[in-house]
Amino acid sequence: MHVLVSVASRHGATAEIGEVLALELARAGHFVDVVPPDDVESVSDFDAVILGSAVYVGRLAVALRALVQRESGQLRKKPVWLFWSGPVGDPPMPVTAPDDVASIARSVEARGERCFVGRLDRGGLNLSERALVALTQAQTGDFRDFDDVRAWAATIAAELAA
Ligand SMILES: Cc1cc2nc3c(=O)[nH]c(=O)nc-3n(C[C@H](O)[C@H](O)[C@H](O)COP(=O)(O)O)c2cc1C
Repeated sequence: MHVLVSVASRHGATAEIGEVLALELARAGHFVDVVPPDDVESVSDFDAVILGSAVYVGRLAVALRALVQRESGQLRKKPVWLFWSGPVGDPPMPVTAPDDVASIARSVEARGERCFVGRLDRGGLNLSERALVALTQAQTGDFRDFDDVRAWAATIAAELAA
């Protein structure tokens, strides 16, 4: 199958999760394109789509939401999975899903949704991001669990094969 992986990421951590998903699906025998949401003109040529986004201030990225708005009609006709990555720390915080996850999952009739723990590297942040993080108790570090990511990719590959 021809699979699109489209991930909105500011500082690269969520994009790397998308790359691992893409690699695992390619290993399972699929043809996978990784294209950032702003560069997706149409999803009509794909058989399945994985959408992902980093979370900033309780929301998924504008670019991901815009892609869903542009292509919701086509997306609804295909198997779509949605993930987000934001909570950081051990235990990961915050525990609640971003406000817009439910509406996006509904508008694309997502087959599955998943939250992955992210990475917070203060050194890579701009001034306003640093100021925002300073207001929270967020722990810095890379909390991503790539075994978890690969396991989710395996469930998607199994569903596509079925
Ligand atoms: C300014 C700022 C605000 C954030 N707000 C949230 C948030 O509201 N909820 C959340 O779960 N994670 C939040 N995060 C954590 C990021 O989503 C996390 O660091 C993610 O892994 C970054 O992904 P990226 O490198 O792909 O941009 C925030 C991070 C920063 C720097």
